[in-house]
Amino acid sequence: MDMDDVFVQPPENRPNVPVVEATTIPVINLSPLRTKTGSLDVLASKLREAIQDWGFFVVTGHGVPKETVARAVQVSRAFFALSAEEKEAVRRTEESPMVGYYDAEYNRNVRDWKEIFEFFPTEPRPVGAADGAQLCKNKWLCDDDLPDFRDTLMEYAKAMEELAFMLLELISRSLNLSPHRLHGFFRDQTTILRINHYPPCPKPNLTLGSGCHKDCGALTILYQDDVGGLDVRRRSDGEWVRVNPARDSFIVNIGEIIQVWSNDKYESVEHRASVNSEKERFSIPYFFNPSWSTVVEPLKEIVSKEDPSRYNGYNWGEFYSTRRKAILRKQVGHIKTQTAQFKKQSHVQKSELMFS
Ligand SMILES: O=C(O)CCC(=O)C(=O)O
Ligand SMILES: [Fe+2]
Repeated sequence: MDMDDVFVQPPENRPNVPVVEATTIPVINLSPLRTKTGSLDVLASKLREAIQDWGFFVVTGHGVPKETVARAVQVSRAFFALSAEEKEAVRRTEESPMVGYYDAEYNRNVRDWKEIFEFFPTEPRPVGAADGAQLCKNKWLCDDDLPDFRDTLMEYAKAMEELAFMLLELISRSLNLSPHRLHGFFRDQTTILRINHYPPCPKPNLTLGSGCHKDCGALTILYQDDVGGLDVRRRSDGEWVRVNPARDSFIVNIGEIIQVWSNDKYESVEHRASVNSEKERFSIPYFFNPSWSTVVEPLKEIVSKEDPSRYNGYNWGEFYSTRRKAILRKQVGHIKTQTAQFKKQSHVQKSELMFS
């Protein structure tokens, strides 16, 4: 099988094979938080170090049942195995650009080698959006086409939500904030669950499953199957390193909202998904996002005279929907779709104005 040129990455973005294996991504065992035993201060400082060094960490002891994960993977496989016509029925469109099936995502003008399906576990109220009602309506197949698809993914999303709130508490502690300081932002969430399918690729050295990017939301909790392909940009030397799959764990990364809330104490890190010529790969990111009407800006407890706010506040719902619409129009990469546009001029580094 041949590969169309639209999938070819420019030379500087092509994956070198083999990538370096990241054996040192920190592992955070959440049992003390769940069972309320042991020192949460120790755990919070371990987390602070992990985020500062990597922006990524692996969680174990998270309490998510294995069966919940296995069922979500099973229905994801079944969904992507449907015919093109069946998937077409739930395709993302201009009227509903936030959710549904999509196989033509462009990242910096290059098409990703993947297909996805996304939905809101709770449909948000798009406060103030002119195209309100339709904008955030989920698209589901009828149950006869794929029994249990919706219920199974909803169950998975519920488990992710519990985990996300636990992580939010720990992140708050790690920033010396009160444990529930950030919870209020998530009362009326715009969280999205995505399932990714990366089919085998004839030229894996020339393309990417997900091009280099940063996640623009608050927090991403990723399940990846045992094939492997997630690469993270190592902060210490800028090298791309592979995050190997580890059983019964999830990979978490800090999104740009937490970067802004923390006034750059925590930074969101670039990552990508590589593909391979033999095996298809599945992953399930849970994008934990605040309410539509949230004004994202550095937290007042964090800014000070010595470290003044580095960002102009922005309306999350407006930004997120603009960015999603831009994905459909193949315009992602433009500064208007990037969190970096809100950085105050005095703090902008040249590289940040390029892409995230
Ligand atoms: O599939 C992966 O390993 C990464 C996916 C990802 O980064 C994303 O969907 O934002
Ligand atoms: Fe991502």
